Amino acid sequence: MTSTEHTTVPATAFVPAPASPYQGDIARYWDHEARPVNLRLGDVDGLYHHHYGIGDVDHAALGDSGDSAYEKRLIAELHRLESAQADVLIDHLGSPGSDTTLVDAGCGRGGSMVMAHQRFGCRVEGVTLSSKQADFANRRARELRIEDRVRARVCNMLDMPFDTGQASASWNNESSMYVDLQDLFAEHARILGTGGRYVTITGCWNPRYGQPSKWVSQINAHFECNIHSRREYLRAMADNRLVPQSVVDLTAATLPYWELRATSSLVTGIEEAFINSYRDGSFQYLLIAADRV
Ligand SMILES: C[S@@+](CC[C@H](N)C(=O)[O-])C[C@H]1O[C@@H](n2cnc3c(N)ncnc32)[C@H](O)[C@@H]1O
Ligand SMILES: CC(C)=CCC/C(C)=C/COP(=O)(O)OP(=O)(O)O
Ligand SMILES: [Mg+2]
Repeated sequence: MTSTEHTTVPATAFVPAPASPYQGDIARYWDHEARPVNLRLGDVDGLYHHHYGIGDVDHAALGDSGDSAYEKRLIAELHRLESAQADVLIDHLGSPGSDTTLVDAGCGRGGSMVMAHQRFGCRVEGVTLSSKQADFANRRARELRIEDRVRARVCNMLDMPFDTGQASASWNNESSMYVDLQDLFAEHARILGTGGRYVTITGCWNPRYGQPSKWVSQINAHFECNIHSRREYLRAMADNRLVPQSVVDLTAATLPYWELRATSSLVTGIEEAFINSYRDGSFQYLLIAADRV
């Protein structure tokens, strides 16, 4: 084994105590999560996501809702849109070389990590509060024979086990609504070298609406999270040496995913809150790519 390869010590052999009672709640939430809308989509090609989709629905591929294989095609289409979302995030990571390390903060079951490794050939380190998720992600990495390059660990993204300046790029894909943004961006700024790239895709409430709408409050209650405003993101980045290079409003691009998902048998009950809050302007789906200066 070279010094750049990961060790074979099981990533979840030592699970640290949660940093707060809230983080304990979130760890338990994701340890027990097994919604078909996530597992059946991941089963399509082995990339398991816990984020939402973007892009237009391919109605030709979806076909007629009357035939018996429609549900299978619907699941494949929702999954394609979720992977398209991760592709757009990865597009904004720059061009990291194969000898660099990328960090996925709040990595879930690891779908985005695998995609980033497949794109760049680089090492990808993920952190999650959930030992079940880390075990799942590491099992997938072993099945793909990339366990020496892609690894998930159980730890707090506000206190990551990486050296100062170790990461060439880092990201949060729908995981920043579980933490204080000042603390989060201070930690990303620490692990990123100068010139490094940070990317987030997130749902945020729109300051132009005034305050979080009832739909945003419903999403918070559903996931036990705390959605921040767009203003908080930009302010906390500015305070922590992260300078936005692109801010992309993906709200219109995510609505077709939600409208399609709302027609499926895999609905979870949260679809109406997303659709209504995106439509009434109180909530936005945003990508922010920033340079670490
Ligand atoms: C909605 S999932 C997103 C998963 C993944 N980014 C994806 O796109 O599939 C949220 C993730 O954030 C993680 N998370 C929340 N708070 C965290 C914290 N303080 N430290 C590390 N991970 C955290 C959860 O464990 C979970 O894996
Ligand atoms: C955009 C916002 C506010 C996201 C909140 C974080 C979150 C729970 C994302 C999706 O996870 P999931 O894929 O497990 O959820 P679901 O089961 O609804 O697909
Ligand atoms: Mg999902």
